Amino acid sequence: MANDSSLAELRKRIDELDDRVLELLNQRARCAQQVAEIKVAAGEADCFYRPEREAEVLQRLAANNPGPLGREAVIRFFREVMSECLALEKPLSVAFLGPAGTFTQQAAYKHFGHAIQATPLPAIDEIFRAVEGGACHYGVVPVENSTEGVITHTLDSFVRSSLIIAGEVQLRIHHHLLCKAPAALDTLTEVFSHPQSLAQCREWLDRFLPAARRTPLGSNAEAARRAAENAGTAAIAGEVAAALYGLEILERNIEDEPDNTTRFLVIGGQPVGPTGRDKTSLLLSTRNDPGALYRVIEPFARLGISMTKVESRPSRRGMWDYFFFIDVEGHQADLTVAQALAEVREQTSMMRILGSYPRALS
Ligand SMILES: C=C(O[C@@H]1C=C(C(=O)O)C=C[C@H]1O)C(=O)O
Repeated sequence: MANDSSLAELRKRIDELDDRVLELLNQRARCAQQVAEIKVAAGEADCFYRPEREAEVLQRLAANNPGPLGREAVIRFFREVMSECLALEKPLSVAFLGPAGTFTQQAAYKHFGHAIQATPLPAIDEIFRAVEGGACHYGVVPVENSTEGVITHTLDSFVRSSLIIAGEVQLRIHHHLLCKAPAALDTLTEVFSHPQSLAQCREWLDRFLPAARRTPLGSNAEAARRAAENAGTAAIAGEVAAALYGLEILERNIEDEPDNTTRFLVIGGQPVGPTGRDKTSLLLSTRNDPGALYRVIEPFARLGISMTKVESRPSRRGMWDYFFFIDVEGHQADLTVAQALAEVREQTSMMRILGSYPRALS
């Protein structure tokens, strides 16, 4: 009985707190609406989204969080609050590498929250075109995986496009073996998945499904759809695809590397301001001289700027001629980064800043 009364009291307290949270959330939403009015008055009516401001809000709250809620929970929660505030004015339209149920969709929701108009498109270059043509405000594309390396299609698309990078998202990728109905592993004849996912689970497949045919498909979601239609087959995909196609999870987390993570890029047309925790991506080519790449990256080392990635891709302008994709820490508006970029540019035959954007949170 004593327990019952303290339970009732706590629930009353929770109700009161919820009323206050609700009131505060609506106050916040009204403030965001007023910000939008100011933006309209300033002639910025097309898109109210400000990635640098949103990153700042999340960074500040994560740093001030006293708990017991965890950092990721706080980020996720406020991510959705901002998404809903923004959608009161005009939901962002975001193209992602579809179909529905892909990890790219998950990344789009992680970055923008769920109050967006998300459009699945079947290929990376279609996403670039949708954003370039103004059909969507932003696009989300995968760019590299910690186990399998870069997604070359995405890098190559930047060579032809004038879009810039407005953000990055990192997603821990858990692959599951999915099936229409519970089945013994040795009865499965075929496994469908995206080639990247098959590669990320290669050792597991060699060990537990050595006899099953591995069939690469355009996406994990497509693989889940095929497994749903064919008894005796399985798909490797994530939880979202399993739910979407009503599949059973036969085996969980079958990825070979426990830290398997994919990095996605947010592409758009508008430059993003600095937050103090940024990254800058470059596309450049060098003259084909001895030491050319060394001279290009030397200013970063000298000025203490950390390089987080160097990737080379054939330029398709001639044999053994390359483009380099380089990521550095910092924003192009930061003084030392600006100085380094000016020096680097002098050492290149071509250099384009693909964007400065807030570093992925958690
Ligand atoms: C409210 C603003 O506009 C949008 C909504 C934000 C929010 O809800 O906090 C933050 C940035 C913008 O995407 C703003 O620019 O401050």
